[in-house]
Amino acid sequence: MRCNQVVWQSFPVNKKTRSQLLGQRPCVLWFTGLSGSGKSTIAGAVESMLAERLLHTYLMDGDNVRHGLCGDLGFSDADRAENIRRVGEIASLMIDAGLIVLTAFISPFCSNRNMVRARFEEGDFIEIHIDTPLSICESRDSKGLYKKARAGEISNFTGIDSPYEAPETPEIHIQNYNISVQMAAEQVIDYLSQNGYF
Ligand SMILES: Nc1ncnc2c1ncn2[C@@H]1O[C@H](COP(=O)(O)OS(=O)(=O)O)[C@@H](OP(=O)(O)O)[C@H]1O
Ligand SMILES: Nc1ncnc2c1ncn2[C@@H]1O[C@H](COP(=O)(O)OP(=O)(O)O)[C@@H](O)[C@H]1O
Repeated sequence: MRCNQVVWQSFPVNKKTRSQLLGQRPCVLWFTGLSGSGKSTIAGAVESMLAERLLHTYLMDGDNVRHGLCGDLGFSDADRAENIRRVGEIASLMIDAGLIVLTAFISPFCSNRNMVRARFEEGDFIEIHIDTPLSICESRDSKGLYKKARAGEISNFTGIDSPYEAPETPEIHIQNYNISVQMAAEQVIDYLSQNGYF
């Protein structure tokens, strides 16, 4: 049951202090796209590039978070909404800690992503659409899940029998086919550099 008798506590050390100590501007890089679109691979490459610049980061990935924090959730629309809500809350805490947070979740519903966006200050939430045609994701099928979904062994699979709502105005739009992972990751670094994040 939700408790309403709770008052927000402020402390002398806050987001501004922590960011200054770390010498960086915190933000969340929210990667969204179909399974197999390249979210994890590109997020990992971006995190490496940020680490080379001595920036402090944390990468949260759907497959990993679903082993722990969200291990009780499946792939119904309601469970996906709860998954994204929890990840948004954790990302918000990490931003408060002064980190640059990278998240790699399908996050197929606009309403769920917009709810997370609304938790952040203007400019702190950067939506990155990894836009890869379903046919290419399916041909990659690195985990064999599309094959299982087509065979009816997995239900509610995004792009097959569960929807993916593409962002209309993401901050960054990456068409991740016929380009290298390095080129895709550089699009993110260029955006951050051109928009004064470092
Ligand atoms: N039914 C169904 N639909 C989509 N994906 C499935 C499903 N079942 C298992 N998987 C695996 O779970 C990964 C997606 O988890 P997410 O937490 O990112 O999904 S969501 O944001 O809550 O929609 C996804 O990882 P990625 O391929 O990295 O996207 C899959 O490996
Ligand atoms: N630009 C690219 N060119 C070629 N292969 C890619 C590219 N981006 C990702 N891949 C490959 O596609 C597969 C799926 O990528 P992954 O990052 O696991 O996707 P997601 O996290 O969206 O499910 C992996 O085998 C990865 O190496």
